[in-house]
Amino acid sequence: MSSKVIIFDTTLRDGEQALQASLSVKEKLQIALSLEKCGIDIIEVGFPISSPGDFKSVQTISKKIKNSKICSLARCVEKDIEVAGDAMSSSDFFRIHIFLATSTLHMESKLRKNFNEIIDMSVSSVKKALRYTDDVEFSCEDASRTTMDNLCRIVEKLIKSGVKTINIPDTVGYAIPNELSNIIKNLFERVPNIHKSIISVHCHNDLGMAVGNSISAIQAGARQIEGTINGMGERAGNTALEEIIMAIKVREDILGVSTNIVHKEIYRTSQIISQICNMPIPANKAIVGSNAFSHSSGIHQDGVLKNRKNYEIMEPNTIGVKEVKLNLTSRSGRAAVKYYMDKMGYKDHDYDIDELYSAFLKLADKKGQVFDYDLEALAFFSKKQENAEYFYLKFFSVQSISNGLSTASVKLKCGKKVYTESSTTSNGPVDAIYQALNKIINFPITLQKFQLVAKGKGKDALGQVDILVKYENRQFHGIGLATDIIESSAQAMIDVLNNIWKSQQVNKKLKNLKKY
Ligand SMILES: CC(=O)SCCNC(=O)CCNC(=O)[C@H](O)C(C)(C)COP(=O)(O)OP(=O)(O)OC[C@H]1O[C@@H](n2cnc3c(N)ncnc32)[C@H](O)[C@@H]1OP(=O)(O)O
Ligand SMILES: CC(C)C(=O)C(=O)O
Repeated sequence: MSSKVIIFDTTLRDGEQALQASLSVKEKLQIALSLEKCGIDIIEVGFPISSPGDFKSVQTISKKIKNSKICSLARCVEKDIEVAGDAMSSSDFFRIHIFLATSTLHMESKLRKNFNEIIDMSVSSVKKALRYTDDVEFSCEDASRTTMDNLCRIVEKLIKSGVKTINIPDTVGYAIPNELSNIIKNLFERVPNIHKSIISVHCHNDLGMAVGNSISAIQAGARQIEGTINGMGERAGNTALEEIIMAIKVREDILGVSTNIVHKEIYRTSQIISQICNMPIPANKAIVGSNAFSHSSGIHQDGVLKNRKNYEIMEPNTIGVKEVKLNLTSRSGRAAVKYYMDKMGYKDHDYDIDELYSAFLKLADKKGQVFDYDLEALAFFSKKQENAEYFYLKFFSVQSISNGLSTASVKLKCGKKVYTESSTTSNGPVDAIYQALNKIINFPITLQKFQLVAKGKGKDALGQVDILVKYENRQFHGIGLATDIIESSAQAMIDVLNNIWKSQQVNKKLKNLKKY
């Protein structure tokens, strides 16, 4: 049996089924290109019979993707198969994926057919699909609720009729790991021609077991795993491919298999898909969540700083994440505080760690998350200086007009002086206000993240803007909260500017002190 597991991505088909609005051709192509770059073996790009738009996107993607195999879904309906074959005809090698339910429940109450009719429909559909390609996959929909006798019978017939990949879907996420691996083992034991095809699984996450079930299927002999990036998909979603791929890599000792994936592309691909599909990734999501490689508690942070392996089972840069984050909260210890002070270039004799730590704890209890520049302010400013804000937005006005141009005017208090500036841009009102502010301050900053969330519901909701800005190789955060989202955006930038300013004052102060 091969030690390679084929990774079959259905983000553009099963994943897209779960979106509130379907994706455009351009968006689908962008996703397909990033999946190809990530080394996905087979990309299921759509269900072309479902709409002219889906047909067009399958057609467009088929022309562009060269290094992954393209696949499209079809029911056991002649027109579906014909349209799938036509949509992919410009691709050099493609797969048609046919499905039909085999469980008694689906046969009787959905398809209204008996099992013999299901076999006949399946076999004749495979023959039709083979006119377009020699690569036909067949899914026995709801396989995990199908009787073992029926499953073995239909699988044998399908392989005999030329199906290269037999997919065993846990369509409603009902199976538990041992059960699914027994189904696969039974197929290997009872279907005489089973070795002529690849066994695949396609698991849903209704009971949160999609990844566990897929892994148990690999252990029983499955060599194709179907899923989606970030686990998108019908209801609770599909098997999250990034989790399967990393489980295969990290636990190669037990699983003894590998994939063709370019691991360094995983994080980027996940981000692109999350953004295009407007499906935010939960912070604690395995592999790609923003907390997946961050450590928050003092004992873990101390352990990681001594040896990363103490609390990390994989290196973040394996999936393309650049940095491990140590969150500074009131659960952090001295080791993390010292780590950030070292990182900013301060020596142990520059500050008193016990004094700084106790000030840090008070701030962390008040503020929640503390950043490196907060530590600087705590270590080197007096209480009065620490709380003083240098920049203050006295006034702003923004005008956006239908030709796409936005103009912003600001009045900014900088220390004791007040300056006025304005700016016009086609990038929207927030950019206009940021440009006007920076005309006054002239800091070489780059906006790295802009996030707007509604706090509360309805018309009384406040808009909270969180931004992350790069300034001279350091990152500065800013938060703004107001009912007017333009004002909260401006306040977030003022917060950043004050944080940068404080950091500059610390540096000046240190330079001026004789002992330095
Ligand atoms: C488990 C899965 O994820 S399967 C994929 C699910 N994805 C989708 O359904 C998204 C795309 N679907 C669509 O665009 C539409 O449902 C279409 C174009 C496929 C069909 O639209 P309609 O012809 O209007 O049928 P509708 O969706 O109402 O009902 C589905 C029909 O397909 C039949 N059907 C379901 N599965 C199959 C199958 N594998 N083979 C043959 N017929 C099937 C159903 O029995 C039903 O037939 P009926 O109307 O004679 O009872
Ligand atoms: C078409 C099949 C593979 C499917 O999506 C399912 O059973 O969930």
